[in-house]
Amino acid sequence: MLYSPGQPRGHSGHGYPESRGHSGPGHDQSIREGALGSETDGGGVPSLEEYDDLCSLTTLTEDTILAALRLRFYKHNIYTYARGILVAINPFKFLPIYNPKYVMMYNNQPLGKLSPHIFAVADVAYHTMLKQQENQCVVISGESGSGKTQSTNFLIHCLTALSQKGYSSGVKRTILGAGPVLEVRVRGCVCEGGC
Ligand SMILES: Nc1ncnc2c1ncn2[C@@H]1O[C@H](COP(=O)(O)OP(=O)(O)OP(=O)(O)O)[C@@H](O)[C@H]1O
Repeated sequence: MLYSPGQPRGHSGHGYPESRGHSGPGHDQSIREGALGSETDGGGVPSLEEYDDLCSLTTLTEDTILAALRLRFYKHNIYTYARGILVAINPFKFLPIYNPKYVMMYNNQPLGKLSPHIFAVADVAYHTMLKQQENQCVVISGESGSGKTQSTNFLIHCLTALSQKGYSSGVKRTILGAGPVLEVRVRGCVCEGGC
């Protein structure tokens, strides 16, 4: 994301939270069910799916990570954090979580305060750019068909919406002027998905 010179300094910034484990007041609801072995809240009640940051799992293995993602996915929570990284699972269907209400909800919120969302990433990049007056970069990676293009569209949608809030009209011009997001194909990748 390119910083547009002339934007105001000192806009309230964002930072990654030191740690957090449970869902914020976002689109997903706190639901305590499911079972994954040792992942309990201490009272014997399985609570794994409340973890919206994989780093909060007490047992961190491929199995627990996949199980946590699966449980969230079944609740239509397609986004999960791994600290500052957003893991997205393609739902292959429309979810009503990308309308302007969500842009507003994630506006100027620290990453991790609300439920994981692509808009949270866009918002942090945007406000960090304004605060630090430096270009920002969001790397979107995944195998073919995983949703990279769609995620990019949501990202740009959020960025343009944020830039229309008055104080940064130049940012919108910069975003749109940047044209298509550069797609990088990693040489020598052995992934069968064409990434
Ligand atoms: N968050 C989402 N919600 C609904 N549908 C999605 C979402 N993400 C992806 N999709 C759908 O999944 C399909 C594949 O997504 P997309 O084209 O973004 O994948 P891709 O990673 O860019 O693939 P490729 O690398 O082959 O270009 C599309 O039909 C898209 O609409």
